[in-house]
Amino acid sequence: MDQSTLDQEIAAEQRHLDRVYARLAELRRSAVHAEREGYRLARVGNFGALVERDAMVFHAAQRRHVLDAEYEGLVFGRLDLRDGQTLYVGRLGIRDEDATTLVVDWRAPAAAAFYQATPAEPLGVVRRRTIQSSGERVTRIEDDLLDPDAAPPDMPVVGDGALLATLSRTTGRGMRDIVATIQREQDEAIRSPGSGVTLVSGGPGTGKTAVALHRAAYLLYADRSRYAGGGILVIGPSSVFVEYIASVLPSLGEDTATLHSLGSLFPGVVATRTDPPEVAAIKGSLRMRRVLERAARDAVPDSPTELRLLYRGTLLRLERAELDAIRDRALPRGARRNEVRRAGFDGVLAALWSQARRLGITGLPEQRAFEDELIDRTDFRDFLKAWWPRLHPRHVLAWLAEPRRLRRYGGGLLSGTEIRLLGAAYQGSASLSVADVALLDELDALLGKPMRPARQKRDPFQLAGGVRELSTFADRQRAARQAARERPEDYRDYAHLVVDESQDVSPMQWRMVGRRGRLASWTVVGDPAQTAWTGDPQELARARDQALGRRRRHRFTLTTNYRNSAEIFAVAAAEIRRAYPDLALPTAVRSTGIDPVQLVVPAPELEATVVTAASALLGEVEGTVGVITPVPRRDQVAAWLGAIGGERLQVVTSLEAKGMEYDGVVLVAPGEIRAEPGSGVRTLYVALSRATQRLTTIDPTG
Ligand SMILES: Nc1ncnc2c1ncn2[C@@H]1O[C@H](COP(=O)(O)OP(=O)(O)OP(=O)(O)O)[C@@H](O)[C@H]1O
Repeated sequence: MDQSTLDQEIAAEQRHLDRVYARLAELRRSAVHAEREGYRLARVGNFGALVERDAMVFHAAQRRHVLDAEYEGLVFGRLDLRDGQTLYVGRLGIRDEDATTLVVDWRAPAAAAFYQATPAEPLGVVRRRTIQSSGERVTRIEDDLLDPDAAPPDMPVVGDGALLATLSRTTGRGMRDIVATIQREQDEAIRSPGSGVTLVSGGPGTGKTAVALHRAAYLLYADRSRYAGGGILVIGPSSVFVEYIASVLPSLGEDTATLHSLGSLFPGVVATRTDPPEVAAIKGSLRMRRVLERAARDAVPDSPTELRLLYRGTLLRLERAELDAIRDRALPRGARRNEVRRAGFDGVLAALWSQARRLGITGLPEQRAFEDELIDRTDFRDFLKAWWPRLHPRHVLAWLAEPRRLRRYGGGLLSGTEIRLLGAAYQGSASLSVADVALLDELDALLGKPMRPARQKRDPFQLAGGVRELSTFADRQRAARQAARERPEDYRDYAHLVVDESQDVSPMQWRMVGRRGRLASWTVVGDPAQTAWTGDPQELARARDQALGRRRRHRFTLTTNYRNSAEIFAVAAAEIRRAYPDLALPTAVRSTGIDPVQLVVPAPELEATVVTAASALLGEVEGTVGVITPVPRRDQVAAWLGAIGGERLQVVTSLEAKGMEYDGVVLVAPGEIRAEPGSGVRTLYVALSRATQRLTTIDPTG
């Protein structure tokens, strides 16, 4: 194609973009006006006006936020259809004043063909055009001619494919924006039905995380009231998500999607420390459920072992065995300790009453008065509080650090070695690990909530004077919004759960996640070949099935690796193939002609070689460099590198590298990662598949 045709084509797209941005500015002005108008209404002061104001200001502000957030790259696609129509696809749907569609939202059914049409199945699309822009200026266009027979003879076709052009660009700290280049197999998973369970599997770099997040955005678009009202919980490596959402999917705002890592699902706790795989396997095993059940029924450390009470000159006594029997009676199997405290207290009072009667205390009042008298006494109340305190899951988990208790709880469930390993893990560190968070959640379910005086529930639809009214759209929106804002910290009734890196969710973690998705539909994405789980794989499958329940499953497999150059993925593939010769692997689509560098150096030269390699990569790639190390080496390697590279360089362990992506990677001591018991090869496969452009591996010898 000659330059003048290209210029003409770009100029034509520019005219459309000008129209779109002019309309956007108008919409923004009217949103700002509506917001102001809303505040003016507030001054009228009556209740109806306030409700109206609230709804108006909220909508206008939300609209303005969306318009601002989606400004960059607003229009990214154009379809020329067989019937002569032209359709523009973008981040938002925009209509002109006369209701002509200027842009179709990428999530709308009409936009599906943009992602799904292929030359074999053009779906009515003659030419698909990807438009790149910077601010309001068109910078580049790329075409795919999908149905040459239907194309008018003068239809220009520009460029050689948008996908490869996008993939060759360097990455910043966040993930790449894929909305303009979502591929057909990805789009099918994104638009899978909202109900049931959508399972997406695929090897490294196939876009699983990108698909999971775009699916959340799609569901919100498809049925906003259902998903925004109930909320979407997204679980995965949180740092990746936060950066991704900030830069790529701003429409997944705070009110609609809640982001958590497995270490932050329990209220008030944010754990980031990972246990060694052999400890994580014990903490993640379903056998821990029984271990914790025993702990949750056990006596509190240092609690009184007997009760002595002087009552009208007579000593009343309850011995340890008697107190234990009262606790056992008040706490039948399945009862929650914090919720049946009252029954325990009643048991103590009843035992004291029958003792007082047996002893024939003179002047003994009626049973009720006797009990009231005791309850009024501070020493008696102090005893009850110490004997059966309200327990927080953290208290009970800490008991596992006591060797004698742990042996008692774990006896017959865990092996001697496992008890020693677990004990050492709890004695060795006071901070909670990621795996501990699921144990806290289990304990929370076992202990129950402390009884509190019943409080009246707030009804979001209750208007002034107790009238239950739900009439206007504004009311409904207001109620849903309020419900979202008022979601308690341990909210569990999500409408949808998205689980990324699901291969690393342990059985105990599936129980924790499942508690939050009882009413939900699910999207679960993962790659079994990347799992760090070294425990029983069948137990893992069982726990997952239990969490997902009997809902219908929709399965999708992604087959193209968009991250790694073909040369880099060849090294990763060879590694995993040694352990799993029959594994289906994705195809890497992009070749750079640059092979990874694989160095073997004498141990004393490791430091200098790592520093040199990292500095070299910083010069060779524009974006980020990740230095990936075996877990025990991280701090040492970080010290070697000091401030080299600043923000552009990150030192992470092989476990922390999950889900991450860098332009260049220096992998330190891959042999040590491979040798880790249980999951070594799989962890190494993860580490080898993080780089987009350059990979240097450095193995020390001796
Ligand atoms: N259709 C696409 N167009 C452009 N880039 C894409 C596309 N799909 C995925 N990518 C890019 O490929 C990279 C890998 O995507 P992502 O991290 O979602 O893969 P993943 O399957 O979750 O990988 P892993 O299992 O290795 O963590 C990202 O940079 C992503 O932006």
